[in-house]
Amino acid sequence: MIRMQNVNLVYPTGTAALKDCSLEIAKGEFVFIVGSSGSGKSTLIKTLLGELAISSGRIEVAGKNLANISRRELPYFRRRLGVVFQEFRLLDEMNVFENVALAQRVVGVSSREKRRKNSLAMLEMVGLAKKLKAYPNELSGGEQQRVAIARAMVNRPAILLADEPTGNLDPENSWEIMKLLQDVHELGTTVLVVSHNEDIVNKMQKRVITLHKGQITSDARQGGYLQ
Ligand SMILES: Nc1ncnc2c1ncn2[C@@H]1O[C@H](COP(=O)(O)OP(=O)(O)OP(=O)(O)O)[C@@H](O)[C@H]1O
Repeated sequence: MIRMQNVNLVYPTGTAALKDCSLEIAKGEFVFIVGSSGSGKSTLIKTLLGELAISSGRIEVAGKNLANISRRELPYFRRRLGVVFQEFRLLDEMNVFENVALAQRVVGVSSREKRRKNSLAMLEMVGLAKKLKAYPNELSGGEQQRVAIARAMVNRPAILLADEPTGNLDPENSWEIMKLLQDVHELGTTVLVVSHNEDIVNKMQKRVITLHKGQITSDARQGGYLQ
């Protein structure tokens, strides 16, 4: 589902953020990416999204060699990926339902009824069916992140990428979000989670890939938080 081969990425400033990174993630895996600040985790996620061009090497995501994707193709490719960020990134002027339904409009689901049905199903899955009309500023951080997950999943992407999804949440809400990501995984989605949360990474006992100064220094089947 995801294959990186000898990937290097050097920013225009000269910073080498990814150094000879190779990894393979199979369909349906759940993987944590860990590493200290500046180790290249966000850069790695951005390269998988096709947001950053790599300097050398090869990346394949969902059967596509990213080097061969044109600007015009990029939005179609992105439909296969859901993304969740630390800071939620909801649209403040839209309510919960509208935030999720918009993601369907953007990819061209033309039937209003279909958009409504899919959005409601996702909001039910994340436990927010009762807050459809609330605006983001009326929700707790945990609730906002749940909306963001519903939005990321409403188009049923093959892969969900989550960059520090619990970074702004207290331990209780963090665990709620991890449970949800587990549910998403159980639907058959390949899930990649960047996390700084040692407790969560250690307790989940999933595959853990560690980055250190742009290099993959460990890849453990059922790992813990190594530094
Ligand atoms: N746009 C950019 N231009 C130049 N250098 C960058 C840019 N973005 C990141 N870097 C540098 O690349 C390296 C990797 O950064 P990255 O943000 O990928 O790390 P990270 O592991 O996600 O860190 P954090 O946990 O703090 O978010 C760092 O040295 C950073 O300073």
